Amino acid sequence: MTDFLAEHYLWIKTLHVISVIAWMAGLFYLPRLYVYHTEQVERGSATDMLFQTMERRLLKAIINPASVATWIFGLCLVFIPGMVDWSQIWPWTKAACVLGMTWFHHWLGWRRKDFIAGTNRLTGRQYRMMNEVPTLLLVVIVASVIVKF
Ligand code: HEM
Repeated sequence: MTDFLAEHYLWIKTLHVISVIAWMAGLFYLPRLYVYHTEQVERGSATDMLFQTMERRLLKAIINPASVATWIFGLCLVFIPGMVDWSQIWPWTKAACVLGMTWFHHWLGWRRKDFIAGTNRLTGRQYRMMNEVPTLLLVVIVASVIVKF
């Protein structure tokens, strides 16, 4: 099995990076939708339903599958012998930030349920601030895997 993964290393990494891009695109866009949903949309209106549909589709059709693919291809890379030197710092910073990214993904899912129930309590400004979380994590993750400090 590890031989198969090693032979297909570059293809697995290609699929990993493609999945990462799709996951990040969704994680950047969904909080922006929440900002406009919070600031511009009247509860129970047709636009409210439209935003809920856009948010559901973004989460279910893009963000969820992309995160599963990122994890699967990422773990395939981890299992290639010699790929990750756990005595270095970078695998640990990357792992911590990936867990943070996964938490943020679920946090967005919980907030979507608030919009559905009509119980959203956060302001547009708070969603704008939360929008910076994936940016910060992305910077640390990419520096970790490329600089390998
Ligand atoms: C979900 C769990 C993840 C796992 C288990 C994982 C694991 C890995 C591994 C083992 C590598 C190979 C490192 C190397 O070639 O030396 C890699 C490459 C890479 N990962 Fe991840 N990763 C994950 C998530 C992410 C995320 C969330 C991002 C970006 C936000 C990311 C960005 C990258 C990039 C850009 C590379 C290519 C680095 C290079 O070729 O130099 N990964 N990943």
